[in-house]
Amino acid sequence: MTMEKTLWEYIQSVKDQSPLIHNITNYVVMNNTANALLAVGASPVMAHAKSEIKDMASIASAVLINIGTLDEYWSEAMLIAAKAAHTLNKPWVLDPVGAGATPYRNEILQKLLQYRPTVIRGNASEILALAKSNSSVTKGVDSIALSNEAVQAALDLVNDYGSIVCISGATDIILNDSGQIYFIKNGHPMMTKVTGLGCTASALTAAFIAVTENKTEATTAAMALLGIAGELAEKQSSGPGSLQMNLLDKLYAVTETEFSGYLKVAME
Ligand SMILES: Nc1ncnc2c1ncn2[C@@H]1O[C@H](COP(=O)(O)OP(=O)(O)O)[C@@H](O)[C@H]1O
Ligand SMILES: Cc1ncsc1CCOP(=O)(O)O
Ligand SMILES: [Mg+2]
Repeated sequence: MTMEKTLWEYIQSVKDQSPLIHNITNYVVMNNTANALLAVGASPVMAHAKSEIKDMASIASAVLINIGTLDEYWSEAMLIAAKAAHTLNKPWVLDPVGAGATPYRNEILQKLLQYRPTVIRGNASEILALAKSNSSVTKGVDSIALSNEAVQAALDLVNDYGSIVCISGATDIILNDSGQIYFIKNGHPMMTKVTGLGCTASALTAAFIAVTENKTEATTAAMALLGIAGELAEKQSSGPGSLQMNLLDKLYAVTETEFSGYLKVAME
């Protein structure tokens, strides 16, 4: 089967199976994230009360942990969720938002990594900071590095935690412990002017790894879908506000012809 066909089948699998995705994510993006998951056919639930975390994780098909607006209570909830996912052998995604910005973020991230995320998805600055655990290469939540500059850091994370690592940016780079590397050149620069599209990428990744055995291809499908939807949406948009709205519509309605025609993926 061609790569286009394989990735398109994953998109159909999410629609067919509508996996329940348990999100512990940040205040900024909760609404966008839930809407994006619904648009691709998944079923989102946002829950962070410590008393229900284990139960929610156990009924979900995948868990997303995004540290964007973490605090003392939420970080405990995240650690419970990561431990539950790890123990239950549930696929889970870590979005290390703002890694490297503060020592507190680094400390919580190092604890979360012990539960070996199935996928780590961050921008280049975040991946660099996560691997080095220092604060020299980041500016809040936005990247100041290119994704190819974080490849060695991503490989270190792959080796240390057995995770698949996705470095997002103008080129998304996905690496795994079999030595495979995927490069996706979809997306549009205007996407950096809408908050939470990296968070959306991570949530979609959780939905895709929930329904497939091949988690690397699933991550590639999720990232390609977001990039292509962004590219198509931008054509109809006059700025970030309409892009945000049109992107949701494209996530919902992208056709196989559009997907195959726009897909720019290469493998090493
Ligand atoms: N310069 C760019 N050109 C094209 N697409 C981009 C660019 N930057 C980001 N994107 C798109 O936005 C998605 C989110 O990535 P990114 O902005 O790196 O995440 P974050 O919001 O976490 O920093 C990428 O997967 C890609 O599709
Ligand atoms: C602005 C901001 N501040 C804390 S979380 C957050 C959202 C970050 O979203 P993304 O990483 O997808 O750009
Ligand atoms: Mg981000």
